[in-house]
This record gives sequence, C-alpha cells and structure tokens, in this order.
Amino acid sequence: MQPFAIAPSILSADFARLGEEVDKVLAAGADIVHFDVMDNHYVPNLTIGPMVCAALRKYGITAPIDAHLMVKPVDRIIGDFIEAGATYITFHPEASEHIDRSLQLIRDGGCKAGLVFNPATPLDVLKHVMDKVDMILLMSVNPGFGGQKFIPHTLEKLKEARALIDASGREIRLEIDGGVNVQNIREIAAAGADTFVAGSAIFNQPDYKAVIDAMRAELAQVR
Ligand SMILES: O=C(CO)[C@H](O)[C@H](O)COP(=O)(O)O
Ligand SMILES: [Fe+2]
Repeated sequence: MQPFAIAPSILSADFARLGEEVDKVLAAGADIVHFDVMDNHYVPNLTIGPMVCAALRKYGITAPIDAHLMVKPVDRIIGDFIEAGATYITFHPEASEHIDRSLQLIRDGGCKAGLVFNPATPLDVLKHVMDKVDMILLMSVNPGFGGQKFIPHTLEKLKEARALIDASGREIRLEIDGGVNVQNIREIAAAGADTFVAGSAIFNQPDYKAVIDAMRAELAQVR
C-alpha cells in the first residue's frame, strides 16, 4: 500500500492569490496539489486549465500536481497538461472514446495515469487496463462542485478497488475525492484509500495546518 498522502483541492482556494495559497497549504503539510479541471460540458462548471498549471510551475511549485480532468473529449487536452508540468493526469472513462489510448498518451508523455470513477460508475473497465494505471480515483460526490456531502456507498467501492489493487501487485494510488473531512477520513482510510483529496474542509478554515494535522492524527490510528 502507498504511504498516506493529503491532496488539497485548490478548487476551494482563493484564485486571486493562487500561488500563495498553494505555498501556504504545502507549508502546512500537504503532499500533492489536486487540480480540478472542469469544462462546462462534461460537468456543469468551468474552472482552470493547463495555463494555470504551467503558471504554478513557473511560480516555483515543485510538489506533485494531480490534474483531475473533468473534460470531454479528453485526449486533445492531455498533451497540454503534460507540457504544463502535471505529475498525475486522471480522466473519467465516460470522457474518452478509447480509454486504453488515453492512458497510453499520458504515460508516453512521462506522466502518471489514472482513471476516475463517478459514484454510480462501475469499476469494470479496470480489469482491462490495470497495467496502465498509476492511480484509481473514486469520486465520493458527483463531479462538478466542491463542498458536497460524502456519499457513504463509496466506502464499499473503496474496498472493491483496494482488493483489485492488492491482487494486481502493482503500486497504484487509491485516491478519494469529495466531501472528505477530519470526521470521516479515518473510516475512508480503513476502507482502503491512501490518497485523500480535501478542498472545502481545508481551504474554508483559517488554519490549514491545524486541519491537515488533525487529518494526520486520524490517519495514524489506521496504520
Ligand atoms: O473533483 C472535485 C469536484 O468535482 C473536487 O476535487 C472535490 O469536490 C473537492 O472538494 P470538497 O473536498 O470540497 O468536496
Ligand atoms: Fe477533483
């Protein structure tokens, strides 16, 4: 199993001061920067794109950037995120005509590739592409907005994904995204997640370090 990682979603950061916000959350102990890309087509919201990812790299952010693409069709934008310095690039199977090809495009660009599953999307396709994924991201809300409530059914799905990862023997991160907070992170980790996206739970509080420390204290009770 991968070491636990906390990945603040900058969707809930102050976009007018984005560089400072990312610096601040990394100084507070975050491991990965979760970067939500929404296209007002695949999801009903519009956020940030590869130029902002490149700007964060230019500003000096060296931490891993986890680009969560909620974009359809996805293939055309993959190259832009590779160029922009993303570390992980994940996409939804519904947003790709050729899932294997999209994963290969990401890997050929030197990035880590991942698939994202909405709450009602089954994990079936995974068995055909397990050798090409470095991350499996389970959505615990319907994608499009921050600040939604965690869907409890996702805990069962996490156990299913954890079993598939363990059986594969590969080093694959199991990430959870949506409604994660200090109160539920321990149960989510116990169900098999190792990478925790949290947007509103961190950025809506004045002291990011206090939230991240509290999350780590919960995680320390799992392993
Ligand atoms: O992908 C997302 C929404 O589509 C976001 O990453 C997610 O919602 C994080 O926000 P919060 O922690 O506030 O739920
Ligand atoms: Fe996300």
